[in-house]
Amino acid sequence: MRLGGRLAAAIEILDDIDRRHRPAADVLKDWGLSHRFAGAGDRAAIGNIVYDALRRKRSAGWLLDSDAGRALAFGALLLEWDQSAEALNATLEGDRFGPSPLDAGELAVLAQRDLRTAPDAVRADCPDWCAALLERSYGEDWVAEGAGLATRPPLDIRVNTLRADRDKVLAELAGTGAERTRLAHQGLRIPPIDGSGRHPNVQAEPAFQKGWFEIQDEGSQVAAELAGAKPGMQVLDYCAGAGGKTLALSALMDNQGQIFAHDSEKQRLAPIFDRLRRSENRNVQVAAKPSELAPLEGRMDIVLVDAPCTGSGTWRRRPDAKWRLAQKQLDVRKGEQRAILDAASAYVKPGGLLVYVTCSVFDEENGDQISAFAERSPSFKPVDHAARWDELFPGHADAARVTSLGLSLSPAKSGTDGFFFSAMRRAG
Ligand SMILES: C[S@@+](CC[C@H](N)C(=O)[O-])C[C@H]1O[C@@H](n2cnc3c(N)ncnc32)[C@H](O)[C@@H]1O
Repeated sequence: MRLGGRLAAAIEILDDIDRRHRPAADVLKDWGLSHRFAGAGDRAAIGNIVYDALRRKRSAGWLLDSDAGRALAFGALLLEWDQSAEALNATLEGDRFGPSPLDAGELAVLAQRDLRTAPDAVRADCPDWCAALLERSYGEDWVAEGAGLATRPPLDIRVNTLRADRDKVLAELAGTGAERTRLAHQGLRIPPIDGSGRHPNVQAEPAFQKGWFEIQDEGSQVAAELAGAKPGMQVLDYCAGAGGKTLALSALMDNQGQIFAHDSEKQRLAPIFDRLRRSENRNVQVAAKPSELAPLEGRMDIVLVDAPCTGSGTWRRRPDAKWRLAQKQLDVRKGEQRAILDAASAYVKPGGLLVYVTCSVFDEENGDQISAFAERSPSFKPVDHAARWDELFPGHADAARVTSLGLSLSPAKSGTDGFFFSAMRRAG
């Protein structure tokens, strides 16, 4: 397929996502199944146009003064693919599989628009109702932070130190562009790919099958490191899900001590068994049932709450979620976070740590939850987060926002997904 055909497909897919409110990944998959002639390269390029358009939806729409799939897809190419309107029109001229070139009306609107003069929420590429939330979290930096959440993400890897080391995995991934991460001590990063390219399928590598590494955003790796799990400790991962952080904690503990992996939804835990086998994590016990948690009350050195949240910190990777998010969902998550903090705190031993993590960038899910919890439970006091950051990541004071309640990471500030981390010590 040439660019015209790929662009036409992206427009069709964007219109379908909008009309039926379906997740982008599902619509792309269905499109691939019903267009078998499209090769892997075509599907990757179409996916890139669709995801770029969803990340930059406000900017792309504003440039052409329309929310239609056509405007978003053309806008994506203009903003993210280094294309000019003239070059695009020349490419589309006479391509019967492509959309019609930009017409005189569209070209006139485009000629008048300069993104630097666009409204703030457009430049931040966020829904209007989220602008106030971002502004509360980031103050005068909120537009730049919103824009950071609308960029293409890298592919991050965590080396499993139980089976390999960074040099060994780097050698194995030679040719992929992988390099050491700036912050995470066992991380590797394959930078974002330009234009129609795509990241290599690293999960097909024998090294992945041998458990040498996992795919995990650097921010998630940093959060796991900050939790401070050490060999011999007793740790409860209260919202373990598929086990991303469980595996990281287990490696940090060098398989010594015990991690209990719990989640209220049994099916969410299902992938953890395979992952544990592949990675040779031997100090993890899956505790799916609430009754299995009872004996742990007041006995854990660390209880990690990787809380359910809006996921606003991961908008780079799931930009369609940005447009589906509604106030109601945020309110539900806040209620869950509050209840989980209260329930999970019971398992922390005197002198132990309650660690709260989200992949949200909204204060309402982060610092607000911590200050409200500390008020409800005065025996828990936030640790010195500045000292904790400096001890683990010396020389990187500029890579996190630190307050007395916790610290946060973001694409613009840290080069990672958006994460919030807070640790509270229970009085001894
Ligand atoms: C952010 S995800 C966890 C991701 C996981 N820790 C990782 O690193 O891959 C949040 C998890 O919290 C779980 N959850 C939601 N409500 C819960 C509750 N009341 N108790 C325990 N887990 C809960 C969800 O099922 C979901 O798997």
